[in-house]
Amino acid sequence: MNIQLPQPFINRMQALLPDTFAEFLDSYQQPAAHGLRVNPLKLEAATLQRIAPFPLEPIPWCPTGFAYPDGVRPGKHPYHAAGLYYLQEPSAMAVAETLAVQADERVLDLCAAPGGKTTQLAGAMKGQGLLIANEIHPARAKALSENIERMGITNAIVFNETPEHLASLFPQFFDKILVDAPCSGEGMFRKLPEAIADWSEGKVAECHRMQTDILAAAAMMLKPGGTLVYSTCTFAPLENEQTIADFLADHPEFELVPIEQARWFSSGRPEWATPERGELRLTARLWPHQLTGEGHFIAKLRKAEQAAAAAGRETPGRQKQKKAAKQQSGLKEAVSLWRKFAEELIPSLGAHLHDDHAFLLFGEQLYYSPAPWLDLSGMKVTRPGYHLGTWKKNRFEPAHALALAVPVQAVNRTAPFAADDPALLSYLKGETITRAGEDGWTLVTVDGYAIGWGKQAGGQLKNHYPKGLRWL
Ligand SMILES: C[S@@+](CC[C@H](N)C(=O)[O-])C[C@H]1O[C@@H](n2cnc3c(N)ncnc32)[C@H](O)[C@@H]1O
Repeated sequence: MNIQLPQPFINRMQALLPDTFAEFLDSYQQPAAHGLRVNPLKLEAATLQRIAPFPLEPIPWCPTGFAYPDGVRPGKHPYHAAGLYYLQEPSAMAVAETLAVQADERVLDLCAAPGGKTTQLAGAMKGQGLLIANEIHPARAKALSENIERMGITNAIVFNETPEHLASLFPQFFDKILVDAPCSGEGMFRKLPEAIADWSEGKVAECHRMQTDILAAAAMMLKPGGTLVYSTCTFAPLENEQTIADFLADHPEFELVPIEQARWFSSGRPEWATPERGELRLTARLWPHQLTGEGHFIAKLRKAEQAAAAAGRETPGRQKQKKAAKQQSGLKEAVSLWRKFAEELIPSLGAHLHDDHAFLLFGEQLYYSPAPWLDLSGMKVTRPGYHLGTWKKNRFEPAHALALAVPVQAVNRTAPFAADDPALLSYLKGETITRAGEDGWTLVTVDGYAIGWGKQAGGQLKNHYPKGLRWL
């Protein structure tokens, strides 16, 4: 590989790593590490290992993570379109593992797009609790939302907000928060050489300032006793140990705590930032010359149980005030069409989504909220919950998100294909399939896993695979 690293970066790394600089530099001659993470909402890791037509090597620090060899393209397999896995380089998998979320918690992923860590957190939460995924850039928030959809996640709300605005609305609200911060990206130079052109020492300093502000917002939103994980994919001490040292100085109610997976990683380096803060050794550094993965930094922090309320009074969150007197126009009709649709095709899901207050209509789109009590007014919402479908005046069209999240065995009409069936490829290309079957909405599956909708009529399966996802 011919990667032209910036000279000031080389000089700094040589000074930081006097004993291992040669190995570090040599890692840029190796291909970047490739990985995928199995989606536990859909299948077990051992099952994917058995059915995947490519070799998978377990990643020791992530039970759902696997490395795959250079030259293999799992992103081009129908299993990817079915959300059976998410492509993610192995070091990045350590971050959400460190947060160790539980099923019934309130979790915030503050810098979430495109969703690598959000989808991992969602897998651990098993569809329960509340997962809020936020992304400041609108186009990236849309990509995040699409990945949440592909992975069949039903308990997430996606916001397109600034951390500061979120902090003003959610004081002491979350049990766990992830700040996978914007950074100078030095750890990704091997995987994304185009990031090199964007790099400068000035950018490192600018990212440090941004990280400090984002962490301050996160601190306000965490409950006393809650856990905050901070991560970057850069080597610069200013963005890693120093950002954490500054945060601890400004937030004495926080302390660093050990990272359970630390035995696989190197420890942080207080001497590169604030030597008196020996506890910075509890942070983790992932080096490309020491493991199968790119460069990363992780810090795990706990907020004291008796932490004073940073923003005044403790609130249970943006509780809806009195129910608006005027019903959202059309909502009643949309819900009744959904119920009719579900009763015929997916009766158990129809019965399961029984909370009348959880249905939300955004334009023509019907959603089921994982937090019906949450007031979303005045917020930039990209995705308010589980997308059920489109209300079309007198009929209901199921959403792609519904296809990817519904348990296949709960659906009364399916069109099953094997991964290597040419008809499946035609479906993914958006073509109509000739096949016999009962008329009506039909769930298309690949080897038993849902991949999208079709509508059967007169010996034909009309294609409803989303236009933007079709294979060319
Ligand atoms: C390292 S990336 C997140 C990657 C993501 N967690 C994942 O695993 O797929 C950092 C994200 O922070 C966002 N960001 C940039 N500036 C920000 C700011 N001032 N506040 C919050 N997020 C910001 C970027 O748009 C980017 O999507």
